Amino acid sequence: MVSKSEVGIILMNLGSPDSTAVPDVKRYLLEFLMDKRVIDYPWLFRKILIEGIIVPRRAEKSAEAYSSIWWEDGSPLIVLTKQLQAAVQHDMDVPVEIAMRYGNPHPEVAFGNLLKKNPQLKEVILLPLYPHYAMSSYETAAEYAKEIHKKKKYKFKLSVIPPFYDEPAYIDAVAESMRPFLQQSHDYVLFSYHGVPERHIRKGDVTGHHCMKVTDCCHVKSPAHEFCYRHQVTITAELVAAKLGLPREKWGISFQSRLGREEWLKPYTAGLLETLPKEGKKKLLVVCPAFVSDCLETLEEIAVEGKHSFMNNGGDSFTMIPCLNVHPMWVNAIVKYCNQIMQAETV
Ligand SMILES: C=CC1=C(C)c2cc3[nH]c(cc4nc(cc5[nH]c(cc1n2)c(C)c5CCC(=O)O)C(CCC(=O)O)=C4C)c(C)c3C=C
Ligand SMILES: [Fe+2]
Ligand SMILES: [Fe+2]
Repeated sequence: MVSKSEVGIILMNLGSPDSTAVPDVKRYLLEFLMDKRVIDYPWLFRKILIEGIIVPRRAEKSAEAYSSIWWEDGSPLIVLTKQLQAAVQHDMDVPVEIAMRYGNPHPEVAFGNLLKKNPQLKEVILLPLYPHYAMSSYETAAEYAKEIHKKKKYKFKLSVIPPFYDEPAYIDAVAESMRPFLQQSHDYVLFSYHGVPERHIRKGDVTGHHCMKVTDCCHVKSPAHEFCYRHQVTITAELVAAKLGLPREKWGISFQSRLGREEWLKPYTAGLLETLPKEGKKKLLVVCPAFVSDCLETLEEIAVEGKHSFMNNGGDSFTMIPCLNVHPMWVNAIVKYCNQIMQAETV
């Protein structure tokens, strides 16, 4: 048993480049895409592909995109994660730090900061800021933190909060963050999730015979669902839509940010933004519940590029609903999840 005074919390997000300068973006992309859980090809092939082709081709364009959304005090994802840290810290009497899977601050710095604040630290609660399990998001963040914890031989225990895609406090926060936007005239609500290769879904299927093999697999009960991104994002959208009373024909799911030539989860957001206006869905609301903080993929890919494409294809209005960021119900949800772990384990 540990006492509350011996606990610390780390909120772990994906990370951003240190600046919009091409060398910084290059360094970030290399770290990100050389992660074996993101590009899961054999090491030598991955190295040749990433260092020789993808990063040299992508870095400049990516740096430009980052420049277009960068804030005075840095990357939106980092700034918003810091704001979240401050809001959670305001409501909790245990120290709260942030860490990034790629770039800065590194998890070792976060662990070190908690130890500086409390050398008697007995337990760190890690919250990967991903509602859904994907090898390339939640899993890599959790496993990286565990690796560092093991390598540094820290004496404190590390407890990782599981994905919270169906937790009522998260669902309520997403629904309430959307509610004010539903007041405006709209034809359709699109839940646009970050995509992953379909192959990753099959690879992560612990049964070996369920995901994308069984008809309507996401709705057929299976132990595979604990690790299935496709199932989990489907459930989030269904629960949020039910909470908001959205009729089934008024909303849909799509997947964005595809990279490379493989088949990714479908339908692709980019394609839908071209076809929806032609189907009479001309006034669109887009929400991105896989991202808890606004970032390049929401502020640029959806709010700028996506809007441009939708309007050019006959759309009348396009609104991107902001991510949860520092929404009070989201802050409460985090406090609740951390307290649940502490109550289970502390005196
Ligand atoms: C929501 C969870 C995420 C999953 C799952 C995910 C998978 C995934 N991503 C890439 C490649 C890139 N993603 C990039 C940006 C990016 N991705 C996420 C989240 C998930 N990615 C976020 C929050 C961000 C934004 C970061 C920011 O600084 O704002 C990028 C970098 C930007 C760019 O050049 O487009 C790449 C590259 C792959 C290949 C993948 C699954 C295999
Ligand atoms: Fe990504
Ligand atoms: Fe599945």
